[in-house]
Amino acid sequence: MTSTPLVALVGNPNAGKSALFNALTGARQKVGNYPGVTVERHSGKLVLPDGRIVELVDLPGAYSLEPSSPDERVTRDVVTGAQIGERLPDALIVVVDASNLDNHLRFALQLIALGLPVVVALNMIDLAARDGLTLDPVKLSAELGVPVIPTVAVRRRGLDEVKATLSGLIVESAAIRLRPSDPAIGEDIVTLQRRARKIALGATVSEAPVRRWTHALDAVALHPVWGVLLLMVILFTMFQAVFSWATVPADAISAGIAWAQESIRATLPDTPLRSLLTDGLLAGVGAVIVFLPQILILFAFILVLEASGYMVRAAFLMDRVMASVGLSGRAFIPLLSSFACAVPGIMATRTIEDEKDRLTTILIAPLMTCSARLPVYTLVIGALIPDRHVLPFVGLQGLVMFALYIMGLVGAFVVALVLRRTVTAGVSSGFMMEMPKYQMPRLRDVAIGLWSRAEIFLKRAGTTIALTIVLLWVLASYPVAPAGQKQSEYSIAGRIASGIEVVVRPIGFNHDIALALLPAMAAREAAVGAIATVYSIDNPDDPRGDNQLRRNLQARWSLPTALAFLMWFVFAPQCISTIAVTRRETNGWKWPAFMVGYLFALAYIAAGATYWAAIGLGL
Ligand SMILES: Nc1nc2c(ncn2[C@@H]2O[C@H](COP(=O)(O)OP(=O)(O)OP(=O)(O)O)[C@@H](O)[C@H]2O)c(=O)[nH]1
Ligand SMILES: [Mg+2]
Repeated sequence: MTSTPLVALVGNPNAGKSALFNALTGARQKVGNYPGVTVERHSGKLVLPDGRIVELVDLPGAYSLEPSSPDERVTRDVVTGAQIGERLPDALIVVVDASNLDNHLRFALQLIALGLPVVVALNMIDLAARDGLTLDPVKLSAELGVPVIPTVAVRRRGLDEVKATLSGLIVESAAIRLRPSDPAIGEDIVTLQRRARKIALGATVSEAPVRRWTHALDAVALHPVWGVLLLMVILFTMFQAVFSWATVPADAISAGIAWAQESIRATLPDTPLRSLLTDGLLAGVGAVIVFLPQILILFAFILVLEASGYMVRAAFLMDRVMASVGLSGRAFIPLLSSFACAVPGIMATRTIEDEKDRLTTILIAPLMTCSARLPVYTLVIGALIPDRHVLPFVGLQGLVMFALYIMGLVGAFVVALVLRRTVTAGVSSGFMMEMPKYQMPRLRDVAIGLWSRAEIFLKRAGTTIALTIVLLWVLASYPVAPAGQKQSEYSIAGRIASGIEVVVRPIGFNHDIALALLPAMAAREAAVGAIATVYSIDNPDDPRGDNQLRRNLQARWSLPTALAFLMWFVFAPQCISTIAVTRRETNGWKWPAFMVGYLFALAYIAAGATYWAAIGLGL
C-alpha cells in the first residue's frame, strides 16, 4: 500500500468526535455541546508514533447505519466505501460517550460488524466519573472484541494510546475486509439495543447516581414558565451587553482610524490616492471594523451558551412554538446557527431528515438576524434612537435592537406557517434530540471560537468589503462634480442611486440609502461602509472620527426613514453567499429564486408600512 492510510472518526452525535479530531490533528473544527455540529466530512493529518502519516476524517454523527438525514448518509457512505471519490477507510476510531454507553454502543456494534479494524475511544470518562459511573474498559474490550481506550478528548487524555493502537491496526489492515457473517449486520434495532445494553451493564463497575443537580437545573431551565422567563432574561442581557460593553473598545478603534486618516491627510498631497485611502478605505472599511467588539460580545454569549449545554434546552423550550408553525424541532439548531450567518445555518439543515421540513427551514433561515446586520442596526440605532432608560437597567437602544431580532423571528414563524400550508405542505417530525450534559464552558474553546469569528469578520472586511468600498469610491468620485453640484449625486454611483431611489422613495428611503443598497448585496455590513465613504467624499473637510458618521445621519435622515431602513434589513435578502448556498443545498435555482422573491416583497411591504405608520404617528 503506497497511499496514506485513511482513518475515520465515527460515532453518535455529540460523542466528542470533533474534539478528538482537533486533539489528534491540531485542527480547529467546531465542537459544540449539542448534536449535529459537524455536517460535512473534514480531514486532517495525524502522525503515528512510528512516524507514519495517516489521513484522519471527522464525520457527522449518526445514530445507525440506516441514515435518516443527509448528514448521516455521508457517514454511512464513507464507512461502507460507497462515497464517490473516496476510498474505504483502513481503520475506524469509534467514539462513544462513556456516560451514555448503551445508546452509543448500538451504533458501535454496527460499525464493528463492518469488519474494518476498529479502536473504540471510550470518551468523556471524566463526565462519567462526575456522574458517579465507573467503567471497566478491559471488560468492554473483551465483550466487543476490539481495543477500547478511555479518553478525555478535551484534556488530551488517552491520545497516545489511541495513536499506538492505531499503528498496530493499520499494519495488519491489508488482509481484513468486510465480514458479512457478523451477527450485527442486518440485526434489527431492538436486538441490537438489547445486546448493547447487556454489554454496557457488563462493563459497568459501579454506578452511584449523583445527577441530582442536573435535574434541579433542568427543573428550572425546562419549565414552561420559568424556563421561558430565563431564556428571555438571558437574551435580553445579551443585547444590553452588546450595546453597553462595546463602547470603550469601539471608541478606541474609531479613534485609531481617525488618527490614521489624519496622519495620511497630513503627509500625502491632495491626490485621488489620498482620497481613496482616507475617504474610501479608512472611512468605509473602518466604519465596519468598529463593530468588531460588538460581534465578539454577541459570540461570547452564544459560545458559552452552546458549550454549557443550555442551547438544546432552549431548543426544547421553543419546540412547542416551532411545532405550532409546522417546523421540526430539529430546525432549532440550524436556525440558531443562522444568527451567526445564514450560510452555515443552511448547511446545518442537513440534520433534518424530512425534505419538506428541511426546505422550510432553509427558506426561513435568512430571516434570523445574522451578525452582519449588527453593524447596520447599531449604527442607525446609535444615531437616531435616543439613549435613555425606559426602566432601570433597560435602555431604549437595547430594547429596539431586541425588537428587531424578535421581528425577524416572528417574521420567520409567520412565513413558515404560510409555507407549510402551501408550497412545503406536509407533516412535521417531532423533537428528536438528546439533552447534552451540562458542562462548564472551557475558556480555551470559547477563546478559539471567538478568534475564528474575529478572523472571519476581519477577512471579510479586508476582502469583500474593502473591494466593494474601493469600487464604490471609484463610482462615487467620478465624474467630478462641477461647483455647486453634490458629488454624491453627480457621480456614476449617484446616478445609479437616483434610479434606485425612484423605486424605494415610496417606502421612505432617501438617496443615501438607495446608494447603500447595492454594496449591501455583497455583504450587509458594506452598507455602513458605503454610507461612511459617501459622506466622507461629500465633506472631505469634516473633522474625522466616530461622530462624523453619526452627525451626518442625524442631519440627513428622519426617524421614519431610519425605522423603514432597519425594517428593510430585517427582511431583505441581501447577501449573495446565502443565495449561492441555497442553490447548492436545494440543487437548483428554483428555491433560491423563490426565496429572494418573497424576501424582497416582504422587505418592501414591511419597510413601507413602518415608514407610513411612523409618519402617521407623527414621529
Ligand atoms: N468533559 C468532556 N467533554 C468533552 C469530551 N469530548 C468532547 N467533549 C465536549 O462534548 C461536546 C461535543 O463534542 P464534539 O466534538 O462537538 O462532538 P461530535 O461528536 O463532533 O458531535 P457532532 O459533530 O454533533 O456529531 C463539546 O462541548 C465538547 O467540548 C470529553 O472527553 N470530556
Ligand atoms: Mg463534530
